[in-house]
Amino acid sequence: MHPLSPTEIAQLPTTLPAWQFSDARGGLVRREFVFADFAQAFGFMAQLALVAEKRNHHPEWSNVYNRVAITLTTHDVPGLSNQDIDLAQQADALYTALNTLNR
Ligand SMILES: C[C@H](O)[C@H](O)[C@H]1CNC2=NC(N)=NC(=O)C2=N1
Repeated sequence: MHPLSPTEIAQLPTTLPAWQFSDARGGLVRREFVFADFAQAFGFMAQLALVAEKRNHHPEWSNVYNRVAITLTTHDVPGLSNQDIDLAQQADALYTALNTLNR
């Protein structure tokens, strides 16, 4: 695990275009995922939970019906590390895969 360098922070909008960075240092990264219904949303959470546990890096998240809001940060840094980037990219990939399956 390594803290993001200033260059990596500057590149965040390119690295994670669908995510929002809530402070100037890029300390928290957030995205809301929208699904067809609750079953799709909860299926996504179940799969991402297994990825998170395997990585020992866990999302802060909330779910309301078909929406899942995820916030990522790294406690030890504090701020963002490559672990946050990796988990965010896995969430994006999982979301794309589920949407492709359900099309
Ligand atoms: C002790 C243990 O390594 C930690 O508390 C892990 C667990 N999951 C975690 N998840 C996230 N998102 N950030 C962390 O810093 C973190 N730390």
